[in-house]
Amino acid sequence: MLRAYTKQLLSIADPKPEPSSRPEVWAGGRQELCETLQYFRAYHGGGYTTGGFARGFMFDKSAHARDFVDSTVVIARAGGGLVKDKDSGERVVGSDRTEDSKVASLRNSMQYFNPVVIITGADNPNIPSQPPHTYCVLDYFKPTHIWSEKSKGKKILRYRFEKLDATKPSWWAPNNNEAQIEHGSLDPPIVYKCSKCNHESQQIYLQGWMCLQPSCSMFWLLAPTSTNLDPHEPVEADLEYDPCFLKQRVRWPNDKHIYSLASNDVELSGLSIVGEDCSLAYWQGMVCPKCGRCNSRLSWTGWECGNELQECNWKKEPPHIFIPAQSLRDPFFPLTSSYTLSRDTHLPLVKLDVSFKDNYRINRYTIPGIEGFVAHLIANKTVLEEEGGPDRMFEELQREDIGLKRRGLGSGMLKGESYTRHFLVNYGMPYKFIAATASRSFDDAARPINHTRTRLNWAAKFVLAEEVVSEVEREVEEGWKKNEFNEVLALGYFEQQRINYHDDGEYGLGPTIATLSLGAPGTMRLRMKARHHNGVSAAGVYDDTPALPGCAAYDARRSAQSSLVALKQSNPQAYRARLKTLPKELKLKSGGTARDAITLTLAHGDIVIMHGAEIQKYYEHSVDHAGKLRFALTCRYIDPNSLKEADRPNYEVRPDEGVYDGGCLPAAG
Ligand SMILES: O=C(O)CCC(=O)C(=O)O
Repeated sequence: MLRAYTKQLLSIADPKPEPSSRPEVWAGGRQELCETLQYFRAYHGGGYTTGGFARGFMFDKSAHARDFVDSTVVIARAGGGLVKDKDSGERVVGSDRTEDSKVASLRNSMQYFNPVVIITGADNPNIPSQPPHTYCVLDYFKPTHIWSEKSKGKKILRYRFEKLDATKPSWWAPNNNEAQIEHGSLDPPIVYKCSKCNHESQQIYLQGWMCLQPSCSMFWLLAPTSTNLDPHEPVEADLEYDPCFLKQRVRWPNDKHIYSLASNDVELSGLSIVGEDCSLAYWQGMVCPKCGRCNSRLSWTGWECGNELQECNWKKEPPHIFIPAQSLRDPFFPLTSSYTLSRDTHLPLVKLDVSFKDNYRINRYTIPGIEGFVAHLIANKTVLEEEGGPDRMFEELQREDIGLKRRGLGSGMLKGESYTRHFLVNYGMPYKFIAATASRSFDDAARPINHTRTRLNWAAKFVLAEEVVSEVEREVEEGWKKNEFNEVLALGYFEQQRINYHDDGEYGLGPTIATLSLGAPGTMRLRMKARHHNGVSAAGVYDDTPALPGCAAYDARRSAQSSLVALKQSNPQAYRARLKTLPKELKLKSGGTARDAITLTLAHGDIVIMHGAEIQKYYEHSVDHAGKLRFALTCRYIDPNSLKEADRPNYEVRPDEGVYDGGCLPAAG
């Protein structure tokens, strides 16, 4: 009878039946899941541990043949260690699995009676009903057993989990559920002590008891039988769980305690704590109280349920606690009307020129081998406090909704939609991935947007003219008019939001890009792109662009360059073959990244100007910040002729009519 029962449990109907009810919490994609649930923040892999404790497990497509799920018990193989089998292409266990920190974390959770949450993916072959969403949360489970076994000759680790409150109905039980053996109703499992190693363990399979100590000589061996007179390994395909092992009840003191599955229900303290609503917890996702969907915070103004099927119309918009510009002042870096001290650093290879003009300290960096420059204009107190200037702009941006949203990146490596980490909105000429329909006209933009454009047009001319002698300053002025900034991309960052390394070198962009920083100080890092630094692409092909000072194997790559150029002309086929052999010859490694060449501290009111296409081609930059709220307003010139018809805006992008002259402020000193 028991044998028939385990057979029934292990045979999963195809197609699977409907579940008996709906999951309390679910997600349509991995990012939304991980941003919302504190107990599962692993973007890759199936286990989430933090602080030495296992918190959550996700079981999806890749399952072991003996994995098992019913309404109260889950048995799974410990993750990791899989490799692609050369013949079958299947993912198989590569080498013996031993206990590691992840297993130790699960042992900790067992010892401290910390339940873990189990989540199923829609493709989990063992779940007995068809999950209705990409990811569905099962419930809190007690990890009860950790043991070793063998699978196709390799040692693996396996876990048994039991539902914390087995009396609560399980939504994933199939709606056609036949009578099940009640949890905890069978005899206790059989326990034996190994005659070799003295370790006691339960019998897991009906085929017989086996020692499960991987170091014991009797490990994974069945006792002799009348047909097989020696201890012998079981036939894996025949193994069936012993229901007394499966359906046993392991008691915990907190068995019936209620832990919430819908985490992160943040509420403001009501104490007007500056920055509270911009803190990390406030841009994590939220579970819709109506349908259980995990929703990332996609809008600057708050959360909204994205469940289109159910039209929940659920929204939560916390009030913003205003951050006065005065609170941005750093008492350890006092600002005055004198020129501000610098906190930038750079590698010795980079050339620095410092000048002081119109209340700005100007740190201008040039990189050998790269045409162009990066200029950091560091503002003083006079600039920050000027009428309508950075202080006022920062405050206005908090009072007006300028339409900041996190942008969808399409599905890449992760299941479901992925989103930028920061909020953004585009004004003027549509930029890059921002569709014309999502871009906004300058005509009805908030004052800080139009003022940024005017201010940065002034700053760019000011810095470009600084390079040339005064007679030709007028030429800069006239030349600039033709290609003045026609776009403002506003980025908004809450606590711990950032923009990763990227370049701004898309087709159709002018060579000058300027950014005004407002709010918490940011850190901008510039480094050579890995491909140019390493001299080899991730796929192992030689990078045939000229080697730049500071790159790996600079001299060797320079020597190789002239013969490579000649070969490209004379024999393109041999040239392509050479691109594959050169990396090995020059001992180039494709892994690793270049060191940051320039690191800028972008304080409130500072401006960065990057000039020259080569900076974008060979270098990349990232920006993060350590505060609660920061804005970056970046201006570019986008050639309207570079846009496809469908990408052109349905409004006119008028010339910048603003007048701003930073030279009119009282002189520094
Ligand atoms: O946050 C910043 O200061 C930089 C923004 C940036 O890199 C960009 O808009 O491309």
